[in-house]
Amino acid sequence: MGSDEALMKCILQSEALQEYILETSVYPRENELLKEIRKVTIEKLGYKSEMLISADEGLFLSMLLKIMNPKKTLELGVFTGFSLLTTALALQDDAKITAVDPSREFYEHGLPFIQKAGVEHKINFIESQAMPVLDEMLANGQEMEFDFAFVDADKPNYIKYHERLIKLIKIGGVIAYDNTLWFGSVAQEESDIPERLKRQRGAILELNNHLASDSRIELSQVSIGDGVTLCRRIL
Ligand SMILES: C[S@@+](CC[C@H](N)C(=O)[O-])C[C@H]1O[C@@H](n2cnc3c(N)ncnc32)[C@H](O)[C@@H]1O
Repeated sequence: MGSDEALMKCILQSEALQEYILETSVYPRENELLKEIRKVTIEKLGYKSEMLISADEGLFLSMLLKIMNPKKTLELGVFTGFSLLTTALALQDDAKITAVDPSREFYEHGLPFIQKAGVEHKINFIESQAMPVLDEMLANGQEMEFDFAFVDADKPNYIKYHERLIKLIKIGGVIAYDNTLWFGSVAQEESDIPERLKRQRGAILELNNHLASDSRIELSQVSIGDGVTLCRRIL
């Protein structure tokens, strides 16, 4: 690679560019209640911002949802409700989100902001691991019932979730998987990867390979936030 090319690559990946995007076109448009959830999560509860989808990913998902106009959606991995409120704000008033997380306590930190936004009626929160909920839906004959699913839960189970979600999603519906670039580590040599990223990276690499060879879906890898893979069911 020539030095000009290397410099361009460096600029395009730089934190300064990311900051420019956030300051000019993301933060000014972000809903105030989403900012509040982020603030509580980081400042009061002491979590890192990386636990939440990034603000630019939020706006991206919001626009995608408004274009799709889904009536029934699923969210696996709610935490304090940042992505859930993003989804609830983007959906029409009669749409419903089934949101699953083993911790109601996390959800309840975000709930006052969801209530203040006037969108709680769109949400059915289920306090549970995702797998039994998906299995029960399939046992209840809910195949092809959902238009959209967002997955941001325990990475080692993503492939198992995919095999269930592909049945629960309608043909033409979309499954979005978060963190599919795993902080850029998917493209790094194993020896360069920080220890804390290694275990989950394996699961993400397996998922990415699994999705890449799945002929039932159209796929788009989006390099936003920590990476989100959109899978549109075609078969
Ligand atoms: C990164 S956080 C989700 C963040 C959230 N989507 C957002 O952007 O605001 C991951 C969440 O997955 C949940 N989780 C962990 N294991 C799970 C499982 N087996 N089923 C469903 N959710 C799970 C955790 O409790 C945690 O709240």
